[in-house]
Amino acid sequence: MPAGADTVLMQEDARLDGETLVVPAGLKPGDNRRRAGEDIAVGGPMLPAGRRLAAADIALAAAQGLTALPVRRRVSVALFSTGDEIVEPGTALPPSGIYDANRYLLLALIEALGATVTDLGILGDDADALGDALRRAAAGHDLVITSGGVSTGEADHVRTAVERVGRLDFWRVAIKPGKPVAMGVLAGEDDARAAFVGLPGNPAAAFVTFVRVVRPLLLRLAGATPRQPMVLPVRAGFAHRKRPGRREYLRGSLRPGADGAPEAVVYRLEGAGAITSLTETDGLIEIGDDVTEVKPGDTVGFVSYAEITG
Ligand SMILES: Nc1nc2c(c(=O)[nH]1)N[C@H]1C(S)=C(S)[C@@H](COP(=O)(O)OP(=O)(O)OC[C@H]3O[C@@H](n4cnc5c(N)ncnc54)[C@H](O)[C@@H]3O)O[C@H]1N2
Ligand code: MOO
Repeated sequence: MPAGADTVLMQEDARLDGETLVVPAGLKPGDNRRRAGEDIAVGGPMLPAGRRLAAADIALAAAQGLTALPVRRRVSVALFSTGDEIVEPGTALPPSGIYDANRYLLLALIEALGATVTDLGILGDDADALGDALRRAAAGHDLVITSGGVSTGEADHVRTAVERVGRLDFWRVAIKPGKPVAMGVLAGEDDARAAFVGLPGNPAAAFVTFVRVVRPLLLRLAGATPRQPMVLPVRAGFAHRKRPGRREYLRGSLRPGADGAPEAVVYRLEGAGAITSLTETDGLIEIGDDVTEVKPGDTVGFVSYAEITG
């Protein structure tokens, strides 16, 4: 800007009356001016440590002429499914078999967080085999994730295996679905240590516990500072009863209500085994720990999947 000038008049708004420039009414001192350094001041902070780099962050760095930024290495995750009944998709399904959905759900969720995944396939319901596999996986990975076999059934050996190989820090959280989630630390070969999370087998329970337990852990391991997901207060367009003392995550969507304001609707199937409860909805409807009944018109929390995946 030429010395002495502090305001810009847009060319198309300017009119010449002979030799005189006519400035239209309404132009204020400082209009159409961008001060040097208003976006980022020299020496000022640009991107805080612990930030997950988004597209605009990279643009901001490039705009300063930078060609590199200091980043943390990717977190390495080992992933298993467990269960004698679990069968690899693409192979024949025996009469009592069920195709492995969780490993593919979790592979995609983990990769969306920027971690690398070692897909270690399916393990049977055998405490010795599980223990060996967990010990091997702990060496060379930051985090080991399993799904299935963490509940109280006779064939649920994951917790036993974890206790043999390392320690179980907690089991069971007051949420539904996902109550049987387990967390611990595994001691691998060569004294290597890895964090462990055992997710419940029901796919919607595996999803909910992934986003509520694994996601913040994985981001912390990656050096990021996770922020609490934004839970939007919205009007319930449904009725629901629940037990007090645990938080519930229903799968649902937002629709315009009769007055046009957004209203949460729940999916037709509430069971944690229904994978369409995830594909046919837009987010989780959070019902508070001590709530026992939701009536249409009550306020519930809504967290969109976009907020908690990736
Ligand atoms: N007596 C009790 N029984 C159960 C309880 C309880 O507290 N007491 N909790 C229930 C809850 S809540 C859940 S969730 C399940 C989870 O238990 P597990 O983690 O041991 O899961 P599984 O029994 O192995 O599997 C449950 C269900 O999910 C299917 N499954 C397992 N893995 C996969 C996979 N990779 N892909 C697709 N589907 C999978 C499995 O076949 C079962 O149908 O325990 C309740 N029981
Ligand atoms: O976690 Mo379970 O039923 O709550 O699916």
